[in-house]
Amino acid sequence: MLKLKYSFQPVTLRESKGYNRHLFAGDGVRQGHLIYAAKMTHIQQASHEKIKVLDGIVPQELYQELINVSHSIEWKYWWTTDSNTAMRYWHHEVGHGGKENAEDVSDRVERHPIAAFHLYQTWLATHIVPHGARVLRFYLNAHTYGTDGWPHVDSSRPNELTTVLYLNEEWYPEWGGETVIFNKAGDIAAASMPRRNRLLTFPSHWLHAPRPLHKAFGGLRVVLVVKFALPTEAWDDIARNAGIAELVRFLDNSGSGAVTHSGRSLLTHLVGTCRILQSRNADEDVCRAGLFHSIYGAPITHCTLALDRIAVREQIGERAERLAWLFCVLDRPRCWSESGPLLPLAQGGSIEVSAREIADLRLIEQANLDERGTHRRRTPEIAV
Ligand SMILES: O=C(O)CCC(=O)C(=O)O
Ligand SMILES: [Fe+2]
Repeated sequence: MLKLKYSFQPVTLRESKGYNRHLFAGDGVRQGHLIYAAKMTHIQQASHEKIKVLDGIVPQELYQELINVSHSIEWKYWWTTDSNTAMRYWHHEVGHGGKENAEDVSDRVERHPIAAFHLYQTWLATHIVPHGARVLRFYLNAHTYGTDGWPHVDSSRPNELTTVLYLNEEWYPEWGGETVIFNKAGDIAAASMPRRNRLLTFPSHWLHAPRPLHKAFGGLRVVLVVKFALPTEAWDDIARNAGIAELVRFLDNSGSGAVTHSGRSLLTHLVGTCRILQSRNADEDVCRAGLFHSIYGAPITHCTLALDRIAVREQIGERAERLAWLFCVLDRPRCWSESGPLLPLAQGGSIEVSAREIADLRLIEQANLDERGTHRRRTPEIAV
């Protein structure tokens, strides 16, 4: 069995930049790289909402740590696809869940000496998959030119979700290597380039394949693959999340993807807070208020986006908007020691708040702190 201690040798920066400046001259997407990286994009002409491409979604420092890890782990050249065993490529096993595994392997990932794997698993569990999803497999695959994948399904069972995080510093169309997902007619339902910090998710029983790499690509195309069994009502949850997809787009367009919060984008924090509230069965208005909880800008010091209240009210309704606004204008945490109905404002003075609103605001604060606390506590070695 061949083993490779891989040391990452991407195309040199100078070569790659020059080459691509030529190719991408005038390409707004690459020039606006930072903005682009923070966007959540549905796949080009995705034929099905169950296929998702999420760009720039993994917290930057965690993502960077995963890239670093992928440069130092040991790769074994033995992995193959059941659908064509002649196709072999590089593999690094983490969860030790076999191809037919149906048991939860999350505790193995938790015990793994590389903390970033555990952190990523936790992040997926709190941001991407519904509460109660089980981790069936957790591994990294890598392809060099000539080591091809083959169309396959990851599971014959429905209600499972494959997540593919691309761990490549950069990617260019001429390198090939996209992941394609086929529809029942054998046409391409969706294709995703292995871009930096892109997460692709799709139902595991859909036929898919990593496409071959062009010989011009001299590096290693790395993916971190985590497969989940979803709880029975998972697709309903995902549809429910599609309910926040519009709102997420609104927030993204308002710049929350580009604003930093606890070392990540504010949007990541807002979505994380909303998902925690959803997992705690908070009512829809409270979840929506959680999604918008830090949006009103200066002069309110701890809030970061300047948004028009009327525009927000149109998006999330009056009750949710008032909660989101109160969350921004109240003097937190001092207000939590008051029993109401008058709560202190950050700017001085006070405001009358109902008992129900105080209870809702406390839920939002708890989710807000848990989301940030979770992030900090579980990333001790990653600077925030
Ligand atoms: O590398 C990819 O694009 C897809 C990976 C995959 O399909 C798998 O690991 O099962
Ligand atoms: Fe697969």
